[in-house]
Amino acid sequence: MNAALTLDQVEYSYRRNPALRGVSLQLERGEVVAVTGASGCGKSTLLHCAAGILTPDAGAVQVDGQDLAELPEERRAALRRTKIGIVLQFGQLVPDLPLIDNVALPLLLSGHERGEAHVSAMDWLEQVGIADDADAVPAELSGGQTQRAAVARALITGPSVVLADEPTGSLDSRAGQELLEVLLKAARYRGAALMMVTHDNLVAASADREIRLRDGVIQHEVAL
Ligand SMILES: Nc1ncnc2c1ncn2[C@@H]1O[C@H](COP(=O)(O)OP(=O)(O)OP(=O)(O)O)[C@@H](O)[C@H]1O
Repeated sequence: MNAALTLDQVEYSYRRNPALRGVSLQLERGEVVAVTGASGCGKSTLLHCAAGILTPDAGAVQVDGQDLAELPEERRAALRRTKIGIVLQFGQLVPDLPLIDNVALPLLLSGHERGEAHVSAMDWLEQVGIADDADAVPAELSGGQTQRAAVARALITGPSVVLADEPTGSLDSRAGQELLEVLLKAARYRGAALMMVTHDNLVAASADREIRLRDGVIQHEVAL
């Protein structure tokens, strides 16, 4: 069986500045990997390449054995919508939509019926602890609440791969731990591969493996 996520010698430069200089890694279903390293070492760039937000200059990214670069744009968009759940650091919610619609969006875009999408979105809002805010728009919420909503939206399609950039960054330690549990459950019980970029040692310690980047390459990899 294919790995859930494979990066093969991925390189990426911003103009002439190399941010990734040949990174290879594989995540199996149910596996949790923490990506760590000093600020600017390329963690977010790696996550964005894995998500198909950035297209690598060289190398390949495969999700469930499908090479993102080889898919026509429409199929790549569909694969990103259904198989990849992304939690970015900032600005990923649609400002004018109530939380329930923000969370339901991936299902609505995939053609699910509205009532069914809302039931599922409500269930996820409960799991991340913000069901009471279902009708609020993002501007009415704290950074921590929007982060929880982003996690709910990332998980609603039951993705094969979940990519999270500092998922607990705006939360206090207890709320962060609770949100981390929701993400870990997606991996442990639903079989998603989970890759988290983090500066938080407790988040890193919850992973099966830590990949430490330095200057755009893997400095070392530790099984935890
Ligand atoms: N949009 C951009 N334009 C130009 N250079 C960028 C851009 N984004 C990142 N970089 C540069 O690429 C390198 C890697 O950045 P990246 O954001 O991937 O690092 P990081 O490890 O995630 O950092 P942090 O922990 O601070 O979020 C850095 O040198 C950064 O300055």
